[in-house]
Amino acid sequence: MAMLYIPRCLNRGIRNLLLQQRSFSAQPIHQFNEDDIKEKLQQFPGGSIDLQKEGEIATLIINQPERINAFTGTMILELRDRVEELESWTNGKGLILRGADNTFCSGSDLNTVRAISNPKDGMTMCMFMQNTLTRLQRLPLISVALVQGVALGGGAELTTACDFRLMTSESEIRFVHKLMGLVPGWGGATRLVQIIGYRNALKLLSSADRVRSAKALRIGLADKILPSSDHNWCMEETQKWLSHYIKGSSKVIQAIKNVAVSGRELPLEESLRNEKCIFSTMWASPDNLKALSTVMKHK
Ligand SMILES: CCC(=O)SCCNC(=O)CCNC(=O)[C@H](O)C(C)(C)COP(=O)(O)OP(=O)(O)OC[C@H]1O[C@@H](n2cnc3c(N)ncnc32)[C@H](O)[C@@H]1OP(=O)(O)O
Repeated sequence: MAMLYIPRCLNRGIRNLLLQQRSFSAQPIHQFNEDDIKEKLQQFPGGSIDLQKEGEIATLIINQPERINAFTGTMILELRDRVEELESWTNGKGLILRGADNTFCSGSDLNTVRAISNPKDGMTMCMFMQNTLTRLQRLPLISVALVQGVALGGGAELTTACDFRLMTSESEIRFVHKLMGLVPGWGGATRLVQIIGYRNALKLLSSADRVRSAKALRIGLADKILPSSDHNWCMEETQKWLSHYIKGSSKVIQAIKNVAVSGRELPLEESLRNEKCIFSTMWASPDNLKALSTVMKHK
């Protein structure tokens, strides 16, 4: 919703409504002064979060292969910067989140975890990351996590911030938090319940079992299994899979994502009002008029 298209021609009332709606999406879940935790995280460097844009699909790469793409302090900060960059990408339609070197992510970097292992830093890091991942999840792009290798702990949580998950036949997602005396803190438990329901989520969190691709598909955590683990092939297949859902103009695709996010996040009446606002930006829009001018048969 951060990039909702708001035409200038709308009357002031509707425009204001839409602007309010936009600020809802950019609004952080946790309002706090982020300066202290940013300064702290800066002290734990290593790896990077890379953003590549190719046409209408962007790829975010979690990049620290020597530690199985574990998330350092500076990677947490870079992820926020990349998400902000994507929020202002007006022509985008799709996003792929993947790890470098044929694996996804082994979670928080344990060196960083040990260094901020006190209640205050833990809490502010948790709020910072929840704010970032909520903004990632709300991006008006259809997003898919390409899970190769392992997605452990925080890595498993990251996969849930995408709309969809594709796994290879050899990959696994595992919520290992319990084994570390923890629960997810990046919003992963909340999102997991939304994706696979309460009972399945409780089983995965309380067992810390590995979820291989066949099981993930069965319980609705994964949307497709890719039979080969060859990286180039997996990327091509992921792009092909995504392209089915992002056919059409970026304004239409972004509006579709926005109404779906609204339905997931807002109470019924608020969501219906939001849907009405978004609808009003699309009705009689150039895309709508162009479609109406053609002879249509949806056979
Ligand atoms: C709740 C928040 C969290 O996410 S806490 C972090 C949860 N994650 C973990 O505990 C992961 C622990 N690591 C492992 O289980 C294994 O390293 C996994 C990921 C399965 C990979 O095994 P394997 O393919 O055999 O590689 P390896 O163990 O030799 O690892 C290569 C080097 O990478 C390192 N590494 C791995 N994960 C992390 C991590 N999360 N933080 C920091 N370093 C990590 C390993 O220690 C190893 O380093 P080194 O080559 O021995 O120096």
